[in-house]
Amino acid sequence: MKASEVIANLQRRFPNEPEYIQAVSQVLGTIEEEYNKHPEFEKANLIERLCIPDRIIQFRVSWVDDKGNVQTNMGYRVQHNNAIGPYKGGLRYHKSVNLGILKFLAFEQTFKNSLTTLPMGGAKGGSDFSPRGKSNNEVMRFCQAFMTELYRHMGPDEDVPAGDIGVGGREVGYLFGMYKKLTHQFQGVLTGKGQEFGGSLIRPEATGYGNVYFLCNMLATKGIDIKGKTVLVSGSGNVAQYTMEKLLQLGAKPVTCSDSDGYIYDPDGIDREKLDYIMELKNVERGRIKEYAEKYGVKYVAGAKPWFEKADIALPSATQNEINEEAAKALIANGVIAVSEGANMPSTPEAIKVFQDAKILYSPGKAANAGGVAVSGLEMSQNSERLKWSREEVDAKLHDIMNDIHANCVKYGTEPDGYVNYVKGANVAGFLKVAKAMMAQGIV
Ligand SMILES: NC(=O)C1=CN([C@@H]2O[C@H](COP(=O)(O)OP(=O)(O)OC[C@H]3O[C@@H](n4cnc5c(N)ncnc54)[C@H](O)[C@@H]3O)[C@@H](O)[C@H]2O)C=CC1
Ligand SMILES: O=C(O)CCC(=O)C(=O)O
Repeated sequence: MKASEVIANLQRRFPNEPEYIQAVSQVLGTIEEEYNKHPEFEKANLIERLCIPDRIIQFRVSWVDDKGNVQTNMGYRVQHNNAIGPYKGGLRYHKSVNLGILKFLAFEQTFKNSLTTLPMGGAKGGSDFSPRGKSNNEVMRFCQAFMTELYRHMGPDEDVPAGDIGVGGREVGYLFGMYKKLTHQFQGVLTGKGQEFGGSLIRPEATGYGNVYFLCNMLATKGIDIKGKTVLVSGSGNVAQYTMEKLLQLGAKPVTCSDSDGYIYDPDGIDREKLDYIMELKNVERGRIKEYAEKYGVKYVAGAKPWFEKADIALPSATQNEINEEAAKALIANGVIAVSEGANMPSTPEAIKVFQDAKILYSPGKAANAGGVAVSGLEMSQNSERLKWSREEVDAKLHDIMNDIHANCVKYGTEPDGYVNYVKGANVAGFLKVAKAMMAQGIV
């Protein structure tokens, strides 16, 4: 396999999907050497079968807003690969959603899920519907309309969606209710469910907690303690909130968070009380982060990202391509020692090069944020067993899984000079498991 030729070919076939091409390029560039050690892979054209999704479901969603107007949105599910388990991955509701973005996310999810050590294939879906500014009833009607199409393609052994940007506990509840109504089945068919109807303890916390556990593992390779470190966090949604919670528990100091309008910088640190305020603001009142700055009298920067502030660590937890080359250079110039990705693909290829050239600790989302889907996998196990595990049990399993992912990254990513290339480590480890499963299952 020649990575550049495969990428050029995909670019020709899918010219309007830059994020998908970006994600594929990142992976192919780092697995090429390993892949070429296995001539049987090439003979089976494994690479094209791994890059192109198994199936894409695309549909119109019609719903009625509070004023009685009929609205339409696009709905999608990209079932990327089910070689190691049922399709699994979140749903994103955001106005920017298009097929190329969901294809990148489903591709990444396949490698991420492989890294978790659990039996889950990769998928992603969603809609260009934005819950922002919508009433609860509008969100419910949209979720119900979305499910009237998607339910045919789901099942506990077929495809198990969950949340992502714009899809949290509220949306998962509405989606689950409609699935149940349509199928007459109470099944573990979505994860991130409410605690009262099959949700796993720690699932809401898992992505943020897992990222901080992974970060601690990276810091430990250098003998550094997280305690007392200042941290730049972006986003203020599910991942950012529980990232900040775990940072506080471990004695670190988050000083920023953001939303799509801008960021706040609180040099005294976002403490427990302030974090509770953010949770209420974002999860209940559905307000803007600017209101934090007004309440606590701190700096708010509209239309900007927090990467130019001084800190020790950066944990991007909002969205893709939120750290570009210029921001990466600023982080390095300001002395950042570690960047660990809570979001999916938040760093551009140029930014990643800056981090790796500077030899700082840098981990890609598919490794660092895998804790979320890992606990989704544990939710599936609990649903199958019809049991509920304790908080401590799930957290301990999450911890073990993040340790395993870190160990695999070190195993496959350590370079001759001792620097751990976590991108290569995650890609090679994730790839090998899926590749072996695909080889064993023939050309399908
Ligand atoms: N929820 C989960 O379990 C997992 C989420 N992720 C990734 O983490 C990231 C955040 O997801 P969640 O916290 O679940 O979503 P969320 O909807 O709870 O929060 C998203 C946050 O990002 C901000 N944001 C969204 N688009 C933005 C943009 N274009 N520019 C600046 N800020 C923007 C929003 O204002 C919000 O604060 C996403 O990249 C997602 O794919 C990754 C693994 C699991
Ligand atoms: O929990 C899940 O199934 C999916 C989480 C997710 O969307 C992700 O890992 O990016």
